[in-house]
Amino acid sequence: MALQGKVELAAVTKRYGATVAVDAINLKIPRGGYCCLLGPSGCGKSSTLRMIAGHETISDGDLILDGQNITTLPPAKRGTAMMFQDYALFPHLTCVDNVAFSLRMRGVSKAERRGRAMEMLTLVHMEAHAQRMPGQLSGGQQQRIALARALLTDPKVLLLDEPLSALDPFLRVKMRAELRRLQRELGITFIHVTHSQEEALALADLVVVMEDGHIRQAGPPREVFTRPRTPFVARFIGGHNVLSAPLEGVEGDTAILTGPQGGRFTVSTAETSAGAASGRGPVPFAVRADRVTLTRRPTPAPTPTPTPTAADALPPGANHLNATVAEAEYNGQQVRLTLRGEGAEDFVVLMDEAAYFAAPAEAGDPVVATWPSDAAHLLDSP
Ligand SMILES: Nc1ncnc2c1ncn2[C@@H]1O[C@H](COP(=O)(O)OP(=O)(O)OP(=O)(O)O)[C@@H](O)[C@H]1O
Repeated sequence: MALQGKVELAAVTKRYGATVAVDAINLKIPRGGYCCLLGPSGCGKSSTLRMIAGHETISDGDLILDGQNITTLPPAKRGTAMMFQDYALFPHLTCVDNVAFSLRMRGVSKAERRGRAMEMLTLVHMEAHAQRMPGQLSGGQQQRIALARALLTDPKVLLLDEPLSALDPFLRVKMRAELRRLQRELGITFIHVTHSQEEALALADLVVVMEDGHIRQAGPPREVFTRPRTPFVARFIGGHNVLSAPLEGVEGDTAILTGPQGGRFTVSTAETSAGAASGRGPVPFAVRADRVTLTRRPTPAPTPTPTPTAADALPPGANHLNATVAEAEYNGQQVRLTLRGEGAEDFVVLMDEAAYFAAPAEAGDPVVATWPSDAAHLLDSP
């Protein structure tokens, strides 16, 4: 099976009057890949998808599919197909007729239409429901019909706008696996818009994080998760705390920053961009929430005599933050603790649930958070 659907966006811009929704973005999506456009509401991901589909004109720039410039082609001539968020099925047509609809418009004979539509229904495991009306199907089943309908046109690229958002959480995870299976089986490119980082990490070969009409980072999911490049990406992709501190210098592949109360932070510079360690003023860095260890700090005695704290017992130069537990939230596999500390509001620590319950910390407890240098990396300034 030959892979199809190499998509290139060259300085693609979308303007709605004075609003720049997408600002000269460049992106290359490999053939037969699964790409997720990820970002908060209003960042321009749907506009990007609609421009690729041809449902929205491109204000500036070029769109290339498998070497052909398709910037001004009408949607049906592009080799793309779109599956809409609300599925947009015709309620008065049976499933098989819904799927076959586009062929009817093209004057294909009834027998051939039915044959092709049944093939597509089989692909999405819905052949047994061919004669039902959409109203007689569950949300997940309606989605499969919408998928079959989009795939019938034999696209090189399937575009999916928030395809899982209408489903309940259990079905969402199931359909997610189904989308991935279909994409692999068909060998075509899928471009999927989502605001869920979990969905993007689970599905994509290429995660594209957008903010304010710009692409902030594009890469394989593990790279984007373990090495977010900017404070925005680190916060949006999750699992990290973003701190900032003045840079004192770099020794080998470790940056040294000034911490609170005469302390220091040591931060790995491995795999970070050259620009990250060259900034003036406070330099942002990310700390992995699941690599932080907590130690209980004794409550200060009500006497003027300084009480030794757990921080005093730390090896010199160890990364640490004195803080107070604000919240502890149990989520099954882990406990998510939110700390308030000097220079770190809402510092999140993810603890394995067994480790947490071995010595549970509660709201109001004074703690010291520590982490190794390789659990932190420098970020580019926003
Ligand atoms: N038809 C339109 N006319 C004017 N402005 C628009 C139009 N469509 C989108 N916008 C604006 O363009 C920006 C990007 O919108 P877009 O729908 O692409 O974002 P999004 O990331 O898909 O958001 P969401 O997740 O909420 O769908 C927003 O500021 C939005 O208000």
